Amino acid sequence: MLELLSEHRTFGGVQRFYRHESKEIGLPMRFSVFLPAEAEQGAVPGLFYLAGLTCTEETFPTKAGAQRYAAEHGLALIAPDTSPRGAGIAGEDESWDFGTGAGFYVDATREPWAGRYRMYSYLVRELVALVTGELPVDRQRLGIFGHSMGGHGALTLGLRNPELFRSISAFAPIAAPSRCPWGEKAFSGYLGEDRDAWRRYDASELVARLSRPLPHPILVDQGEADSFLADRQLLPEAFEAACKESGQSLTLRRHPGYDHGYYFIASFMADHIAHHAAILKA
Ligand SMILES: N[C@@H](CCC(=O)N[C@@H](CSC=O)C(=O)NCC(=O)O)C(=O)O
Repeated sequence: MLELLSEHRTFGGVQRFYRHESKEIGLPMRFSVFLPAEAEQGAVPGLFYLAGLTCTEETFPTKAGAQRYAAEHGLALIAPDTSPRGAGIAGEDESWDFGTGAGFYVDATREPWAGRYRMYSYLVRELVALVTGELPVDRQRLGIFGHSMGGHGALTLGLRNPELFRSISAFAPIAAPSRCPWGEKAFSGYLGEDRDAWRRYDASELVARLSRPLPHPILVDQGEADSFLADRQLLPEAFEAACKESGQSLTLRRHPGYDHGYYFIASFMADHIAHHAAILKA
């Protein structure tokens, strides 16, 4: 059951914040939803946004400036939290890139994380069903996008569930997590040292092994002044090479001067919403 925490009229629609008891995670979880005016008449296409390290369900609706464009195209926007909260696991609040705010959109298999840190199944199995069952969002017309850790989440959830998420895009995604410090820390912590188990959550590995390319291009934007790009946390070139290998169509745009933050994201938000609307409303 959904508990409505707050509601705000914006761009002719409503921005809402919800809490619910998650069966997958075993704790209360929060998410935000923007519903355009068209949702008053019936189900509209829905776009899931996965946020990055340290973010919550509030980051995207307050910083990305997406509601204006979603209202123009008649799309709903759904933004979940980035991890379980208050799981009571020793060490979960010790670092900003692991544990709380850093669920990495995987189902942990390593203790003590395995029971609670199940963001992959929470999203694919539980939240999609909840949102499309309880709100005027059309399950047949869903897309997914995200930023940084959430860009990794959007690429991996989208590549693994092409029937569910029909359109994919990302801002500065962690595009090859098995090969960067953030991903190595998260995957060894949540999944253990068996690198074969990491492949299912690595966008570059997944796209290289696609048996059939997805019917629509994937859109990725990357700022060239992004300090995490320089630190080799993001590796868009690995994803680009993997797309070439499998024949997956990719639009990768590199933007001089833009950094990793929400000023960058807001600058290209219109293009991302238009990318998804063109596919979901075709
Ligand atoms: N350590 C800092 C920086 C954390 C940070 O940059 N988070 C990014 C995502 S990084 C990859 O997933 C982010 O989106 N931050 C939110 C924002 O509002 O910019 C810190 O703890 O803040």
